[in-house]
Parts: sequence; C-alpha cells; structure tokens
Amino acid sequence: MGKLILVRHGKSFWNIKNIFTGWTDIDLAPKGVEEARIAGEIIRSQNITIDICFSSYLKRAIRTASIILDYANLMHIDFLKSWKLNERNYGAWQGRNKDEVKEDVGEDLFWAIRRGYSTPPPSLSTDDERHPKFDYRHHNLSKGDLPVGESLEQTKQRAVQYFFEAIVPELVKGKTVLVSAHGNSIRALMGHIENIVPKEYPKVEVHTGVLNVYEFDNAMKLKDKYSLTQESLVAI
Ligand SMILES: O=C(O)[C@@H](CO)OP(=O)(O)O
Repeated sequence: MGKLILVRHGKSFWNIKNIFTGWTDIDLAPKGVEEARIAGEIIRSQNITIDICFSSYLKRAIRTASIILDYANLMHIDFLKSWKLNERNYGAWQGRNKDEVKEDVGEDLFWAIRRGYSTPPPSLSTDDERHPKFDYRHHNLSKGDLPVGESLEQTKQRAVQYFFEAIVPELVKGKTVLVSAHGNSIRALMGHIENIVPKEYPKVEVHTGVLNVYEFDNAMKLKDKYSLTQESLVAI
C-alpha cells in the first residue's frame, strides 16, 4: 500500500479572525502561505515523492496543495478536486465570529455542534445567498446532495465515500497520496482510518499545515501514523 499524507490547509484570513468559514471560499493568510511553504520544503528535503494529490473545491486547500507541490518540485503530478473533501458546511454559522456564537447559544450547544459528532449547526434557508445552490462550482451536484448545515457525521459520510471511491484505489496501486483539505473533513477521515468512536471525536484537533502520514498493510489496516516536522528534518 502507498502512503497517505493528510494536510489541513494553512491558516486562512477567517481562521485568523476566528470566524466560522465552512463552504465560504476564503483564501490563505500570509501565515498560511508560510505554513504551506514549510510543508513543501519538508517533503522535498525528505525526498518524499508524492504521486497524486487531492483537494476540496475550496481555494484555501487548493492553494495549500499547490504551494506544497511547488516547493517539493512536484507541480507536474495529477491533481484531482472534489466537493466531498470540502470543509463541513457550517450552515447559518458561516461568516459569524466563533465567540459571539458561543455567547448566543451557550457553551454546551456550541461545543456539541462544533466538536460533537451528530449535532448539525442551524441550516441555511433556501433563499440565503450563502446557500450552495448559488455557487456555480457546485452546479453539477444533485439538489439532495447540497449540504445546508452538516454535522461531523454527515461530513464524514461524503468524505469517507470519496476516500473509498478515489483515494484508496491509488493507495492500492502503491502510490503516495497527498490530500489537502479542512479541519473537519480531515477529522472525519482520521476518525475513519483510526476507528475513532463518536464520543472521542472532540479530542481530535487537526492543526494547520501539519503533514500527517498514514501507512497501511496489504489489507488496508493501519500500520503506522506520524507527522513530518521540521524537527525530523533537522534530525535527518
Ligand atoms: O470555520 C470552520 O469552517 C472550521 C475550521 O476552521 O471551524 P471549526 O474549527 O470550529 O470546526
């Protein structure tokens, strides 16, 4: 089996402003560009050859992957994108300051939605300009597939579906795969790969720009997981 590298995009402008982002297409802040550059340099200096790259439809993940591939001298490789790797759709919380939402709804509900498993945020109404049906990039999705406020569980369903339909076949061919995605779509994938039970999800935090490596045996059972850091770079 090939190696799987999961990376959460570098910090975006809204990560820095503490605003719920979800499917809003916010770009990387300079700090996020820097995180991606460092990740790319780690890949290059450790002579890791990525064979294929996947990202969401959102520019913070696409740009992170592009910067990584650029600094790793791997810009020529195949690069596929899917909405199924998008950040969780944060519904009506998108665009709102996280502390203000906490104040409004109270700590318990806030954390149940933000870090729990099955509780979705309040949905977007059909006439809300943030509804994904108004975004051309999602025009070929059937109406029923368009999320308007997803729990982690719902995010996991589509991310894991994509994992099996597109990513696992590459791992089976022995390819090294880079997936550049988001806090919650990666949490969902990690949860699936690591067999995390719903009540343990709140403990899983995914940090921006960190290269999380997964190795599997021939039956796709998890063999090893580690992250590539600048320290390991220095140690080498
Ligand atoms: O705003 C978002 O879309 C996500 C990721 O930044 O937030 P959270 O960490 O609260 O899930």
